[in-house]
Amino acid sequence: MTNKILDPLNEAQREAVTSPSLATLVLAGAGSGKTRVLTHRMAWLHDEQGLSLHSMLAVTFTNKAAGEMRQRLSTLLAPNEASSASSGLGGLWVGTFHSLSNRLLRMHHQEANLPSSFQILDSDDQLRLVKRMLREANMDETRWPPRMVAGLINGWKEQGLRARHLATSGDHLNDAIMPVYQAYEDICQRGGLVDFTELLLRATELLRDHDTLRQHYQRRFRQVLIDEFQDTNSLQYAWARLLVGEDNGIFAVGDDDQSIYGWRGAKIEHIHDFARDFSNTHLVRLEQNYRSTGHILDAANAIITRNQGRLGKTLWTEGERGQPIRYYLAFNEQDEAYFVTQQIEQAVRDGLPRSECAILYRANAQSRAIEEALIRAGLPYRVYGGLRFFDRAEIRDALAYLRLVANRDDDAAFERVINNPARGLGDKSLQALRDQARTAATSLWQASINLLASGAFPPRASGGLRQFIDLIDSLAVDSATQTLSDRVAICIDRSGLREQHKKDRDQERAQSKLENLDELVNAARGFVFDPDESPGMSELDAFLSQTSLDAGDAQGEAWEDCVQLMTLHAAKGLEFEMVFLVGMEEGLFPHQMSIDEPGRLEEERRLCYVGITRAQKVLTLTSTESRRLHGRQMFPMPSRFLGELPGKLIDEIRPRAQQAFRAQSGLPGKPESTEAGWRIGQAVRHAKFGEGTIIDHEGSGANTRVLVNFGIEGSKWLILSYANLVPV
Ligand SMILES: Nc1ncnc2c1ncn2[C@@H]1O[C@H](COP(=O)(O)OP(=O)(O)OP(=O)(O)O)[C@@H](O)[C@H]1O
Ligand SMILES: [Mg+2]
Repeated sequence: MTNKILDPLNEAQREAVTSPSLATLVLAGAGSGKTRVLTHRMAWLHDEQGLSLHSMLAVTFTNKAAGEMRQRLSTLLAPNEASSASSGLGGLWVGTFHSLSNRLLRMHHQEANLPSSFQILDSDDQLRLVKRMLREANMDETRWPPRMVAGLINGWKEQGLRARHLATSGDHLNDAIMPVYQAYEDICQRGGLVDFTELLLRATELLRDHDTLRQHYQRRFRQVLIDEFQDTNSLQYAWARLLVGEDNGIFAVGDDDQSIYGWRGAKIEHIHDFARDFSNTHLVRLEQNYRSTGHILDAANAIITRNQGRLGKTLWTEGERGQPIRYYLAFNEQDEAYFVTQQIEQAVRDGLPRSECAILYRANAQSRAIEEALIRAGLPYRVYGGLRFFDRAEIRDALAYLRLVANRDDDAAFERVINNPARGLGDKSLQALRDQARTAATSLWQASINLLASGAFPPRASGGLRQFIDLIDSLAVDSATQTLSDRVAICIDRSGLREQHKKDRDQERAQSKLENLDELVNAARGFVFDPDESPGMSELDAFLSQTSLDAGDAQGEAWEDCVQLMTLHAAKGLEFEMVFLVGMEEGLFPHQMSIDEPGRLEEERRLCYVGITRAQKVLTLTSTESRRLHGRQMFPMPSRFLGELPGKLIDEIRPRAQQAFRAQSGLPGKPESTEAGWRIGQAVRHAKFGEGTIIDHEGSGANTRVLVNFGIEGSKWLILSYANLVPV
């Protein structure tokens, strides 16, 4: 008899899926089927062990991965179950630590001491509030950079420390920030505001401090399953331990070589803690890779073996060797983008879906040049992470109005839009509002009402303030015939945001902002409200909380046939047939900040390993000789990671594309060869630099120079009469 769940697995994977132990840890390299095993484990527990989906909780790293896991699970489950459970999969909880925490807190907001419509603050909102707290404490922003202060606060929260737990330590910095932390906590509590780390901390405290509640969930969730376990931070680990308790199952899968969030508090050590904290841990290792070709796998192994202190594993594949890794050295970032675009166009012509092409980069700012080239080529693309849809200023403005509608005490939203568009409320009036709010220990909204009532506000500002209050109140009138998207559209119009952008003199910018606002209305139209998933929330609350959680990953739309652009960090867990790792340059990747610190350099190397192992069939690496980034011109060296790849794995792409680029970009054409007959594209050997290819020339007579691309050695201008080049 065929078994849908166990047949498509190898021996070791099957051992993991059917592990009889209460605690199982699967430790395995990229593409070895960890996520597959985790999903099959759930199906197996359900079909073979009779465990209800209601009794499982699975943690993924992104919301998108959660969606994919649901999808896969519904095709795996016995047909009758899948059809009856197709929507919502019968009470199964799958999500990120953040979204699951959000869900818990919504259901038990009273126990968690939160209002039912608490709002989630993203990092920008958090920064705004921190700035305000610093101002109120008369602390200078140049001495106390708000970003650093917010980082400290998040760090404390990650260790489970509230302001009241902190004692003066004699450390100047800590002691100065402690009161700011306290003030920040107070204002968040007053306004029902919860930042990202707070979601985790509150949920952890909720489980820790409420015995009945904890016992209830421990009885309910017989099995807790965690993907990407290597990147859990201490708070998330504590959260999971509370839920698992003494006699529930925990099943975690991870790869120490893919731990890339150390800078955000993730701890590889939890892999070691696991066996200590959960007795009789069954450890399973998987070594067969099913994702990538032999060449790609060899490259990944060659990179990661350079790291010290690994748990150690080597991946192998039965699959084909595939093409060598391709490397292209570009003139500059435009040439790089043009080259990548051209390669993708070719592949798409040959039948590859666009969504199987991914361009991965280290820094968000790199995407701009690539986006431009893709637009020029008419290739649809989607950017994940970075300037995410819900992060764009115009979208966040509109959402801030909606947040105030949902919760008047949301000070972060209030500050964002009170004078946006301008209503004659300058800094002075705002300061008066803040002072009033602080003295009366109320929200800015309540302070506004008080000030208007007392008549103490200057008349001009009063007018603007009154108008604002009336506007929000009127937007809050929820007529039964209005859909969510109507409400969003009305809010964008009446707030004056649409008008404000229309007036923008920069037409292109105005156009794109207006389009984005329309897209927000679309997003609201496509929003599916499931009261089971969003206990106690109105449709608007649920929409707002999804937009803030989604800001962490994609753009809230379905995975269409678009070229995929994302940072290396965002690519974790994903796979594509064709992958480009662009900007393989010292200072960019590895990042400048990590070059001098061995620990951080190793994290960059793991990031490189993550990038390489996203590729199934074709992997291309690129770097540039000159790059403009953050307003500066740089002449970077090729990344050391390129040098760590065995030469035999690499195929350097000859610079035909560069000539095409010149032709296309309208640069003046040059003769194909120098007076002495050296041709562009010709292969040559140099005594010191080895073999290379001529990619440009200039000058004449005794001054003739050629630009030779020596691959990993970089490109060099050489004077022909001295260089002693030999044709090969
Ligand atoms: N036994 C198997 N037979 C065929 N294909 C498999 C098998 N196991 C895994 N795969 C396929 O290999 C690919 C990688 O699997 P999966 O994404 O689960 O790996 P992973 O270990 O989670 O990788 P990562 O570390 O990148 O998250 C997927 O396309 C999966 O369907
Ligand atoms: Mg995975």
